[in-house]
Order: sequence, then C-alpha cells, then structure tokens
Amino acid sequence: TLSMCGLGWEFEKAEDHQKNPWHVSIKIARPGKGLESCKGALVSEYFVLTAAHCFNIDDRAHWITVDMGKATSVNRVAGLWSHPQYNIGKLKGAGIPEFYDYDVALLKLTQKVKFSFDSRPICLPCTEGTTRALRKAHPQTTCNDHKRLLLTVGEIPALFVHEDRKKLERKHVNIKNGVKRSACEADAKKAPIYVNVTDVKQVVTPRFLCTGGIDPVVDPNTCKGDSGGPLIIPKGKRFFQVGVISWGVFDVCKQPKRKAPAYARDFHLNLFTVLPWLREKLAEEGLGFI
Ligand SMILES: CO[C@H]1CCN(Cc2c(C)cc(C)c3[nH]ccc23)[C@H](CO)C1
Repeated sequence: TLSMCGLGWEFEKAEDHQKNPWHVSIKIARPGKGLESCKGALVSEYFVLTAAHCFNIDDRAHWITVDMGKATSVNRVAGLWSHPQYNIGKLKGAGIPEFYDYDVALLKLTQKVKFSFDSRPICLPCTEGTTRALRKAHPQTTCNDHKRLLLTVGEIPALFVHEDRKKLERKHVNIKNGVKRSACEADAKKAPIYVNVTDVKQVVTPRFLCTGGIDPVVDPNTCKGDSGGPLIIPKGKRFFQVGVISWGVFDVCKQPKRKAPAYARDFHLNLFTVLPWLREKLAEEGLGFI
C-alpha cells in the first residue's frame, strides 16, 4: 500500500507525537562517557534521518537508541551511515575547529516500523510520496519541480520541533532564500569559534539553508539538543522535510534567560544538495525516488 508521508494528526486533542509522527529522539550511550542526545525524522520503514555531528567516528550502532515517543518500545539501530564528505575536523589546520559541511546521517533500525497514528514518515524531496502529497501527481513531475515548489525564492515559512521535557513545541521560522540570504549567512562569522574565518563561504558552504535573525520577523533559534531534527515546510496540510538542523551561532538553551542576539542564525543541511547519497542509501525503501 502506498503509505502517505508527511501526514500529521491535526486534531487539537491529538498527542504531540500524533501531530509530529516522524519526530524521533536519539540517544547515544557511549560506555564510560555520558549520554548524548539528538533528534531525527522517520523517513521510511527502516530509516531515520539525522545529523552526522551527533556521532563520533568510533560510535557503535548498538550504543544508539531511537525513541518514537510511545512509552513502550525504543528502537535499536542496525547501522549508521554518515555522509562520506562529512568531516568536522577538515579545517582545523586553518584554525576552524568545527566544520559542518555535509552534516547528515542515516540510521537503519533493526525492526521495520509499523506505521500508525504515532509513527509515520515525513515526505522527502524527489520521491513519489512528495509528488502525491503536493497533489501534483502527474507522471511528468520532476525533482526540479519539487525544488521549485518547496524552495521558492524569498522568505520561506518553515518550522522545526523543539522537545522540552517530552513536550513537542513547533517553532516557526523563515528560510532566507532570496535577498536576505547573504545577511543571514554573514552572521555565521559572529560565532566565537569562527574568529579565524576570513570568508564566510569557508564555513557556510552551498549545502546550507539559513534561518534565524530578526528580519522580516524575530525567528526562534535552535539549541544544540535540536541537532538532527528536520527543517519542515508545511504545505496544504502536509509536511515536507527540506533540511536537517545542523548548527547555530548561539545556543539559546545554554543561556535561557538571555534574549538571543539579532545575529543568532541557524544553519540546516539542504536535502536537495545530497540527493545522490539519499537515493543510494534509501534505494530499498520503496520511496520511489524520481
Ligand atoms: C559555529 O560555532 C558554533 C557551532 C555550533 N554551536 C553549538 C550548536 C550545535 C553543535 C548544533 C546546533 C543545532 C546549535 N544550535 C545552536 C547552537 C548549536 C556552538 C555555539 O553554541 C559553536
């Protein structure tokens, strides 16, 4: 059966996880070290999409658990694949301690997820599910059509989900994909660890979407703990993932009392820039990449 992606249960009484049935919480329990947590999105029966920086090179799949919100089970992980071009230490030689290019990873679960009210995948770009969800279901619909329809030029209304003590809160932001894009990206240089950055393009590569700041409106910012969660475009009562939350200039959760500065921006890995990798890794998942 063709499972419908990106469908949330919108009734007011619906539970958080029924409204956001793709939202997952990821825990990494490294022996002898603390617990690290990240977020992710269910994208098929076996796979969760998240950020590569949530993991270390020597992390083992069996240290990772995936919680889909239902009190009962947590899911175990059979495999972890970070994007091959992800390398957080790549620019250390240039005095840039953290480099987030290609910050995306896929986790394969040990058991197939039974889709339900609480667990259902989000729509990925350039899949048949997205064509149907965009109600453009004519066979000529191309991957470029998806990009044109979702990543329009200008300020794009989008959202991410912040999890606070098991409560899921939707945060509404604007992707700066037009004239405001360069100002958004320029604020990356205000990050303390980027003091040695001469050209912002060294750290804000073409792989990123930019949100945050106060223009056109004050955008909420991400926290470190939001890493790996989806950046979502709501369209016609369906939800489309266009990005993965990667990094931010200012961690609002670290200084909750302090108002975020105007230069607080957030950067998200643009899924349209890693399609060959997504197609390859998700080839067996029946998503019907176009
Ligand atoms: C460029 O320098 C910064 C890089 C990352 N930042 C941490 C961080 C990560 C890792 C991931 C997400 C989603 C974040 N949202 C807000 C902060 C934040 C710190 C600043 O807090 C240093």
